[in-house]
Amino acid sequence: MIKVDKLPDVFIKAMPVLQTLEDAGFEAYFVGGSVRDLLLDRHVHDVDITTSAYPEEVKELFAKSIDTGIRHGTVTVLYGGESYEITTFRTESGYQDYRRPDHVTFVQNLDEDLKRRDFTINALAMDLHGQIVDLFNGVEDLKNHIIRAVGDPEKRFHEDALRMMRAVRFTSQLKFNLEEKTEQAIKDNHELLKKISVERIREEFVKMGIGPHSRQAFQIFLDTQLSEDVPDFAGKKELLQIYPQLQFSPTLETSLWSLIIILLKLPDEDISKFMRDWKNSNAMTEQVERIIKFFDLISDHTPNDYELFQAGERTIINTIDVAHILGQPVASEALVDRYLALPIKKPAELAIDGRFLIKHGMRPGAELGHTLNKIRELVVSSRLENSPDAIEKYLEDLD
Ligand SMILES: Nc1ccn([C@@H]2O[C@H](COP(=O)(O)OP(=O)(O)OP(=O)(O)O)[C@@H](O)[C@H]2O)c(=O)n1
Ligand SMILES: [Mg+2]
Repeated sequence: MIKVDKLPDVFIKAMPVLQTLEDAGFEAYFVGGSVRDLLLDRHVHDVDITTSAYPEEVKELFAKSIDTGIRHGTVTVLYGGESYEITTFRTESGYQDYRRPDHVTFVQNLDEDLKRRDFTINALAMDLHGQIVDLFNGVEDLKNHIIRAVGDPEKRFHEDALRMMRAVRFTSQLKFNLEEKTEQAIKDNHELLKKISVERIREEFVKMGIGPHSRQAFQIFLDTQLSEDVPDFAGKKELLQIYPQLQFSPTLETSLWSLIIILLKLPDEDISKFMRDWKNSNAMTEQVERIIKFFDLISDHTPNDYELFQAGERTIINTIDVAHILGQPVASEALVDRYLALPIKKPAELAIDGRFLIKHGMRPGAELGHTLNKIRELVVSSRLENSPDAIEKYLEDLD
């Protein structure tokens, strides 16, 4: 049996929670993604806990808790400034819509709980002492970099069709390969993905797109035909053929969407519809539009100081990321350096504002706005000093 000796702080901090459950006579384990990531030496951001205690019993043991999904056996416990999802051992049955179980049945042993999980590498549990419970050779699969469904892959994917996307996402995130039967079951059942909401698919799609092996994952996404069951957009086939040939993978979600839009050569007026079809937020759409605009600009000419100022640091960095992935030579670092050296980097850093202009005799309105912009442009391009005196002098010279 494998035993982990040195545990990261996220686990140590959660130990009293497991201990409390055990002291009350229940079994309790860390489970799922956190145990997988621990064994892979990946950063663990949060831990999930599974227990033989029923939700009501969990609530009684802790002073602060929230009913997160009591019907599915999950209680969120607040402890030591952290929150923990504690889920009662359960099996799932009655999946009718390929999405979520209609019924969960609480069970008294861990084995039953691990059996219902998607992949062997996610069906690992660890107790208080760092002992790993591994019923399906998940540790072996971790070593061999294999994504293998627990038991019958067909059954797992019929239970929750999103798991097919999860499988491909893990190949990208972890640089793993799909086990043959698991891959075949995805090929045979890809159409089930149509039943899954775009929001849930997008989440996996993004994780796939920004993982270190995203180009290989896109290839699998194409080969398994899962790509045919996600929101439709013109040129998708072309995109999927180009994507695997990219030089690098994006690491930011904004870069991913911008990259896809550039590769698809979507006209400006189609960008917001495309983003909406994927149920992206308005904020994400706006940022992507800024990136695309700046990308077009730097493809055309070297931006002047005012254009850099208007783009803003985040957009510049995102755009450089995209250009880098596309293998387009941009004097990237130099752009950021030039931006950082600007006399002002935000509109609010200008020494004066509209009220200053009004005090100097201007009336509120379009012309005032125009003058303010002009001043900003002169300051940004170092042709006017950013001080009230210098600006006052400039205004006097105008008259
Ligand atoms: N469709 C799903 C989703 C989750 N799980 C199980 O629930 C655990 C936790 O799910 P989740 O947090 O969604 O995924 P993780 O595997 O933890 O991946 P991530 O690191 O992205 O959170 C998984 O490890 C897996 O055991 C599952 O069997 N089937
Ligand atoms: Mg998780």
